[in-house]
Amino acid sequence: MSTPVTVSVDCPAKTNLTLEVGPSHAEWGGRHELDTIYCAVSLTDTVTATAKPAGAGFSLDLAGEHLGDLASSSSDMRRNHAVLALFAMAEAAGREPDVALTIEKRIPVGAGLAGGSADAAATILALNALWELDWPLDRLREVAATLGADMPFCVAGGYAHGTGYGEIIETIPDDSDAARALREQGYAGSLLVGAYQAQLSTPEVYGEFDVVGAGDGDRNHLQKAAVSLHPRSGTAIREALAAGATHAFVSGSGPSVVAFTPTPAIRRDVIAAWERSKAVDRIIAAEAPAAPSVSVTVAR
Ligand SMILES: C[C@](O)(CO)[C@H](O)COP(=O)(O)OP(=O)(O)OC[C@H]1O[C@@H](n2ccc(N)nc2=O)[C@H](O)[C@@H]1O
Ligand SMILES: Nc1ncnc2c1ncn2[C@@H]1O[C@H](COP(=O)(O)OP(=O)(O)OP(=O)(O)O)[C@@H](O)[C@H]1O
Repeated sequence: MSTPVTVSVDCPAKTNLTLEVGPSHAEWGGRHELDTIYCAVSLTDTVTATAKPAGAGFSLDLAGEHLGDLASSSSDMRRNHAVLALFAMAEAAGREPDVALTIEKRIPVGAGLAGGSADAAATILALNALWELDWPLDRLREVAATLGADMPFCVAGGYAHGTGYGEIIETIPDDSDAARALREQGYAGSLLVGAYQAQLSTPEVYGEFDVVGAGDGDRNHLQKAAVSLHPRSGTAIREALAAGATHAFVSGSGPSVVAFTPTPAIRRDVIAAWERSKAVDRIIAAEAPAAPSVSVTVAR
């Protein structure tokens, strides 16, 4: 058998098709109880992990046009979610973190699309292959859950039901009645992501939720808080719905907006409305649901 030398993983962003927020729990570090339907979106970051010689340590290279606060000189590489995932996997596997990581970032940063979690999940999947661990999904999710609420979902993508603080994942298989119902309700196929230069901090949005609560009829309980901190997201939602989107909502903790567009004509109308009003800074076309993909290069 040939040894893997480089593993590349394309890992999708996530959104929440429903996000019910309950009380916060001190034993979860102040995190809130959640009941959510996660959905992975085919807007991916690519994480590449390459074996380095023993004792060489780790390195991280970031590429992409929209790196948000990751581009600033004060951004600490050792706090990057991918690097935290490398250290967590090294500890769990009893290995040294002698790995070069590169991230090609396409998922907007601090956008409610779980870009950092996707990079961590991609790193976990890459190391599982690079180190030939062959651990099952549940074991990978256990490592992911030590790092963040969204990460266990991101390891497999698709649709899933999340409870606890978001880390308890029950997959919704493609051929299940629940997945069929989501597709019939229009939560599948083409969508547009309205993205912003501005970032929202997830703890700040939960803090605002604790003050303003959920909006009447909102399937995403964080939407009202996100829109109160970033009103342009509310404008983008109204415009997408007026242009015929089946659903339009703040993604997770925002500020990004996701609009499901059932036909090419509606997609064009939503794009035209957003371009005219400048309610969003950038428009990204994607599909849902999506899943990570792993590609392995072996030594010759
Ligand atoms: C908004 C969502 O993206 C929806 O899926 C997630 O709940 C956030 O997931 P995440 O960014 O992976 O969150 P973590 O990194 O675990 O936590 C960051 C911070 O968000 C808040 N947080 C997060 C998850 C949760 N269930 N309740 C919370 O109140 C807490 O202030 C926490 O300190
Ligand atoms: N690999 C990474 N990609 C993106 N952000 C990262 C990464 N590592 C650390 N971060 C930090 O995490 C913060 C949140 O970024 P991220 O893009 O994950 O936000 P988010 O999509 O709002 O998260 P979520 O939806 O999971 O709450 C940013 O301020 C960023 O500096």
